Amino acid sequence: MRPIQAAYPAARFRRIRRSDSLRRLTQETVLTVDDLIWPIFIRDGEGVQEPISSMPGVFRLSIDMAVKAAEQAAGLGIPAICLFPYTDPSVKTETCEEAWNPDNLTNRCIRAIKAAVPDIAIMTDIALDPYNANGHDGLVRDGIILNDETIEALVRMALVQADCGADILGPSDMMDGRIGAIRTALEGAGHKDVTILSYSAKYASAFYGPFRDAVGASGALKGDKKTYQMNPGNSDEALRLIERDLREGADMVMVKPGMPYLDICRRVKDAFGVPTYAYQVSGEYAMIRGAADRGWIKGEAAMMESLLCFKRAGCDGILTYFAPEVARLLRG
Ligand SMILES: NCc1[nH]cc(CCC(=O)O)c1CC(=O)O
Repeated sequence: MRPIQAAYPAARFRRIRRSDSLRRLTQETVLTVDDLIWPIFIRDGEGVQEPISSMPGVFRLSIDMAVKAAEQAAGLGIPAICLFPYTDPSVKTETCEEAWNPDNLTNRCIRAIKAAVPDIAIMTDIALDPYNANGHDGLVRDGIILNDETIEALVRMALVQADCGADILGPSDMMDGRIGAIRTALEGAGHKDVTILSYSAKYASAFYGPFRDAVGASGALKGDKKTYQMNPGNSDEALRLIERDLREGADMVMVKPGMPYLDICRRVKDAFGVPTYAYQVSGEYAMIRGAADRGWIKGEAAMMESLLCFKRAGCDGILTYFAPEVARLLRG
């Protein structure tokens, strides 16, 4: 597109900015409740709502409270909720078998939410880090994160989550070949309509810190995730990963983190035109919330602006811890 513009004074850009009505009329992108996926943290217990110190306003919820949260989200019109388990260190092993236990925390929570709130879509995370004594997303041998052995574990995890009623599977592990393996297994097991939202372009980022506190993985993690998560300096590689995952059967793709990677979102949307999501991750949430709580920025305005900008960058939706707050504001 090549915009045609008269010269000043025939053209005055300020004409369309002079009133709220004209600004609304000429706004190119909008944020709606339909764009939101709400990530929540779950834990064992009953009636528990445990604060997370590095994410003020975010809690670890026991399953009964997570069901209430899902009811609340559905009432606000939020289309999807995404579950992340805080697992007790005692269930973490090197072989990660808790990941495909049909009665693990996540799977019990999927069933409970499905029974009580059938209309909200449930997204899950597929990666071994919550169950891994090493804190990594994949199985580890002699300090090496194993690709192919991990895929077998991820497939088992995915099938059990699908059996429990998960609507959207989110492989966040960044192993090579996992989307194809999961898709083939789902088709084979009769789960033909289970959606895969692949964390296709997931960067090795410093912005995940508060999340790792929230799921109790900070202590366990040995080293970093740079042998499987992407180098923040790369952009062409993101397109190759997205193309690969689409060819393997991903229905939707994600860029993560969000705000420092809006250029990637735009390239992905322009190149493929597929349902494209960004994850406004825990560190981004903590920066906005932390600064707002100190009076350094206007929290509500910064939250809304940050999310609108994901839409402008080409995203169809955003995973954000702000989801219920945003939904309340948007609904007035
Ligand atoms: N598979 C782990 C996973 N899934 C989602 C996040 C991060 C989300 C956030 O920071 O909000 C991570 C962290 C990591 O890769 O270490």
